Amino acid sequence: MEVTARAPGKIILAGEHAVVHGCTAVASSIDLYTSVSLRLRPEDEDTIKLQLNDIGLDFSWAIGRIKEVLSRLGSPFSSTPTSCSPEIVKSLAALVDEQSFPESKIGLASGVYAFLWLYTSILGFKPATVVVSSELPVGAGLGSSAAYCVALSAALLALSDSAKLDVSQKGWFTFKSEAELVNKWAFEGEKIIHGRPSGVDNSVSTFGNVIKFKSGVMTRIDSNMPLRMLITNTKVGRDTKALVANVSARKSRHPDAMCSVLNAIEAISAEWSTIIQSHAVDDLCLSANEEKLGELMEMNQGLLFSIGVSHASIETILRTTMKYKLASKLTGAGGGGCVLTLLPTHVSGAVIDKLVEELESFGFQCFMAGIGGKGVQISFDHSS
Ligand SMILES: Nc1ncnc2c1ncn2[C@@H]1O[C@H](COP(=O)(O)OP(=O)(O)OP(=O)(O)O)[C@@H](O)[C@H]1O
Ligand SMILES: C[C@@](O)(CCO)CC(=O)[O-]
Ligand SMILES: [Mg+2]
Repeated sequence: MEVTARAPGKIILAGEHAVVHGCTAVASSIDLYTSVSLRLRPEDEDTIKLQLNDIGLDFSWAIGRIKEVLSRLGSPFSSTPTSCSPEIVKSLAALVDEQSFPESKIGLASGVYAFLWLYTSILGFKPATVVVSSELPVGAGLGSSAAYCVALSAALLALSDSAKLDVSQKGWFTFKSEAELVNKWAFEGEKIIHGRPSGVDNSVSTFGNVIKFKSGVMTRIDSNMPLRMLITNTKVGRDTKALVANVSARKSRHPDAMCSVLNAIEAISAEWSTIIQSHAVDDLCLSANEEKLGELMEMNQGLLFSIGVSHASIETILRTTMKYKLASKLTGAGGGGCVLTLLPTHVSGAVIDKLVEELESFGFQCFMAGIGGKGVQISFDHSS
């Protein structure tokens, strides 16, 4: 039996980082996906294989070896989402080290620990082959880690006894009551990769749409505005875990100043959510709303700069889009990664082409994505 799950990436429209500290973020799914195919193999085969196509790494663990390492710590197999303790992360790291993980890619290892934790917790020690491939840039602020954890949890749960799915269904379908379980397991995976995730990324990847997220609670937003965003990838690598930890450290050094900044971001997210839910009665009203969103993005970016998560490459994009009177902000954890530029309805294709050409002349990569589509979906392959 083979199943494929695909989970979308996301953009954060307002409130990244602040959401880790209990403030509101507004986020939307985008139509770029991470896919995970899972094929259970006959019981007489004794390995779990993982193929990570985007980063060009393959792993194969003897089940006996995984059992030997993990059973010393008690079986991880669990029907309810459980956190991976630091002690277990160490054991998982040993299993990954044995596969001679290349030093140059060591920053990617936590994704493999998350795989081992989710796999053994949800499916135990069944032999299988898992293949991961993504349309998202990995580690660039578009929620690649969450899409990876959501797609992985969905595929594993689809073939477990916890989710009672009708495997005869054809084509792509969305989870119903099981989506919450997928989301919770994905959050446990995100914790291994991120350290202290707010949960916004896995929630928007699981449920799709445009959402508001605060203190672990997600609210769907019915956006009544056509939102067009240019996404520019600086191609500067960064690590969400380190950026989130740096912001927390700055908060403990300057609690009062940081509290004021976070409150300002909270107000920006609240206004974002009100504006996109409002109905513009005519074109004049729509362009006034677009102008307000642009200003909110500029303010949000300024505040993100003040908490230390901008980057020279991001500032270059801001300067360039400003020449076209277009507002931009980083999205996701910052420090490099991707920048959003709001493209109001009056901006012509010719202007966008010129902007893209100028941005790409710096070596950046520009693209557009559909905003606010479906969350995670699965499909069973009946031929295998
Ligand atoms: N397709 C993939 N294949 C393998 N590992 C992946 C894949 N996508 C994500 N990962 C894991 O997620 C990590 C990147 O997560 P990180 O949170 O730093 O960036 P992001 O999720 O793209 O950005 P943000 O959290 O700001 O939205 C990688 O180091 C890797 O461990
Ligand atoms: C930086 C952050 O706010 C968003 C990353 O996409 C981290 C999080 O919310 O977990
Ligand atoms: Mg991430």
